[in-house]
Amino acid sequence: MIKFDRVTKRYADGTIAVDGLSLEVPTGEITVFVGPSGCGKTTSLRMINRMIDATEGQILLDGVDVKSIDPPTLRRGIGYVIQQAGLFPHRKIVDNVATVPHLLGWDRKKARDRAMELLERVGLDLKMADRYPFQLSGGQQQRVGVARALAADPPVLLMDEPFSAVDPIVRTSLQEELLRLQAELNKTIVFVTHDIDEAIKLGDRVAVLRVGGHLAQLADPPTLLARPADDFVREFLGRDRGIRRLSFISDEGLRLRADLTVPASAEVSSVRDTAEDWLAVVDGADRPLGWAAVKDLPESGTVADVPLAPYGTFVRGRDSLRGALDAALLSPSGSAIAVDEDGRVAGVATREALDEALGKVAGGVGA
Ligand SMILES: Nc1ncnc2c1ncn2[C@@H]1O[C@H](COP(=O)(O)OP(=O)(O)OP(=O)(O)O)[C@@H](O)[C@H]1O
Repeated sequence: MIKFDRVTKRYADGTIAVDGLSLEVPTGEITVFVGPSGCGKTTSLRMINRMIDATEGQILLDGVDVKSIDPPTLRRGIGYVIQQAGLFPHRKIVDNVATVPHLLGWDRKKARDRAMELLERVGLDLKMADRYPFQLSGGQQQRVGVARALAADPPVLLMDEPFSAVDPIVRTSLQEELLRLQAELNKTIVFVTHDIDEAIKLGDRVAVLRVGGHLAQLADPPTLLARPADDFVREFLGRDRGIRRLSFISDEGLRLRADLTVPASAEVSSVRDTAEDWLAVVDGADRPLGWAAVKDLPESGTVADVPLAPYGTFVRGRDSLRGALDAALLSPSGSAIAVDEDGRVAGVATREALDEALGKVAGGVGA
């Protein structure tokens, strides 16, 4: 565990970058420091590995004051990833990653094998291993940066805006890769970003800092979204806070109806008299085909002859309420089709059911 105990950093010119910061970073979790430019995120991060020394207070790593550990020893147990990856330009990719194991005295082959293993782990094509950094895209370089930070298998990883310089699509895939890696590795990660969406996606806990280096709130993402501590945090979270909260709420409380589906092979005459406006049409394997408007049903024939309206689906038990709502908005029926992991229809969440579930969410705010 990393513990900040009333940590202050005053730079030589008198700037107070961090002011009496106290917080704990639990082992094996991702803690994100987020906040506007100049709020002291980077300074806080760098005080952990002593690239910057605190003016007052203590940072304890598993109970030991980092100031009592000499920086090279300290940094051996702490991986560090920065924006633009910071790779050595004149070394091949594999050698960039093997540098730390090499410094730790591993022989050349063992260090190289470790580097190749890590490149694979971070999702990089091994053909890249013998290239130089300039021959890689920004996103690929960031992957190498992560592999390099993991090379000595440090228990702690510090990441300073590591994905800020890449486009949104690459950024999303790097974020997902990090979450996948973390599920395997369980590192203690401190991640700095100014992007609240990134913070909410990656953080087990999110520390929101305000300018002057004050901690405004430390909470898990659902709590942060439901109960911001003050106006500053509320504003920082942005206008669509309510919608984003739905991503953290499981769809399990959503009532499904089993009686709103009809096989495409059914005779129209068997469904004409239903009181419903819409029916979800499924194929022989129970997979959704679309929505049939009951009022537009022909006089005779099978449902297969009916023109179908578009539909949206969500995976029951895996998607959030936001996924269900999104699926409903993709269809003129206003209802969402729930499917199981194999894509078979599990039921229909009607507008009424969604309304009921959303009502419970709204009722939970401030509770
Ligand atoms: N070496 C320095 N000397 C004086 N002031 C500094 C120094 N380094 C940083 N600062 C100031 O300390 C404050 C916090 O800076 P820091 O880089 O930690 O913020 P940040 O939250 O990481 O910002 P950004 O998101 O813009 O990178 C800022 O006001 C900055 O200008």
